[in-house]
Amino acid sequence: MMSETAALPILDLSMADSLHQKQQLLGQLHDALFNVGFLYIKNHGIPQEKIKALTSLLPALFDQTNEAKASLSKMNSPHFLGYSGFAEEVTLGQKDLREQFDFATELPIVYDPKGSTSDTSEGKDFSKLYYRLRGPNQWPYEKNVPGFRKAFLEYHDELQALSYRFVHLIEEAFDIPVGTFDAFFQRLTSASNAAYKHHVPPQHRIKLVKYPALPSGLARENQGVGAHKDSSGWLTFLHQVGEEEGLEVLDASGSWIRAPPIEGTFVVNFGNAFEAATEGAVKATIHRVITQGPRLKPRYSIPFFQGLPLDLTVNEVRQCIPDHVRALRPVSERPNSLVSSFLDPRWDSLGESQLRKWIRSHENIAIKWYGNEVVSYYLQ
Ligand SMILES: O=C(O)CCC(=O)C(=O)O
Ligand SMILES: [Fe+2]
Repeated sequence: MMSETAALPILDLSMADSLHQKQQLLGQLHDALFNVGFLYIKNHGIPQEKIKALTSLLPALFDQTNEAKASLSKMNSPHFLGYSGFAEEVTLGQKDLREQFDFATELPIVYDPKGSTSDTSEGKDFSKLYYRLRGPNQWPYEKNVPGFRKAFLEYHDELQALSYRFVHLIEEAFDIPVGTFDAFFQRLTSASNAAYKHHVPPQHRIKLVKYPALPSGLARENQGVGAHKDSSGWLTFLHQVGEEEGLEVLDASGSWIRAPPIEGTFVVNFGNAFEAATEGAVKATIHRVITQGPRLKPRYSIPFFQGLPLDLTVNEVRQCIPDHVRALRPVSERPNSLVSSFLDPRWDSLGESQLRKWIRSHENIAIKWYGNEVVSYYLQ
């Protein structure tokens, strides 16, 4: 059932600049965190030119020849970075009618596929399998999509900064010291906890997604991406490019609410790890994309998944979240509705739950890079 009346909150981040308005903003954020789990932000401070510089290249990125796109296939990447063709991915047993490029914070290779570890510069033991998830992007040839790499890197840096700023507002809305979570992101400020210094820095992931135009004859609803919770990070910042609709959010009463593109905004939602850390007080809200014809133009979107260190454990995260935050979980909440792979005692760290997720969604790539034994272990 579709609810037409419910609207998602739109928070004006410029209110953070005025002492008086900031309290109001934090009140709205508190409500959005604990009662809605999905929101828009506006006046976020990212220059429109920086956003446009990337979005204007999306048609050229996807219009590369099939051969050029295939040469960037995710199959080449133990980090599951690269291109997935139309309807190659499956959610809820059904094909997602979209194609996408997965990019991430650009990193050097931190492991040697032959088994030994190639980079211990961060003083870490990279023998843990999940460190193989970290690694470099597959960039299109500059001549195919001129300016792409620069535009992407600038967009990445802007989104990273926004995401860190937003986490500070969440800390204020939680009434915990600003900077409490900084150490997760290797931002060691005075308020952050030195005990977390040993973590490797996170790698944020950014997907560039295209849902195709649908010919006018095809008016029935199709699955752009099936109903899911985000599992790749702490927070998600989604840019819906253009005016094409499709995103829907499941509200507490079980109705799907439309989340149309709103000029100048990002949609913000919370990942599984955030839900697990707060023991369900803040929900990783379920959402999907319906791709409904007739639609003359394709729909593009760019989700930014704020990464966390792969060696972070759920217990370490929980220690940063005070009881008064967890206590805001609705009393009616059934305990088994909180099960997430990050809470499963078999997977001690975020890296393991991430590896499991990638193996389950891309079995063929996983077999190539991790082997049958590892794949069978994580599929059980
Ligand atoms: O395309 C969208 O608007 C949302 C995509 C999404 O939810 C995802 O990729 O996790
Ligand atoms: Fe999502």
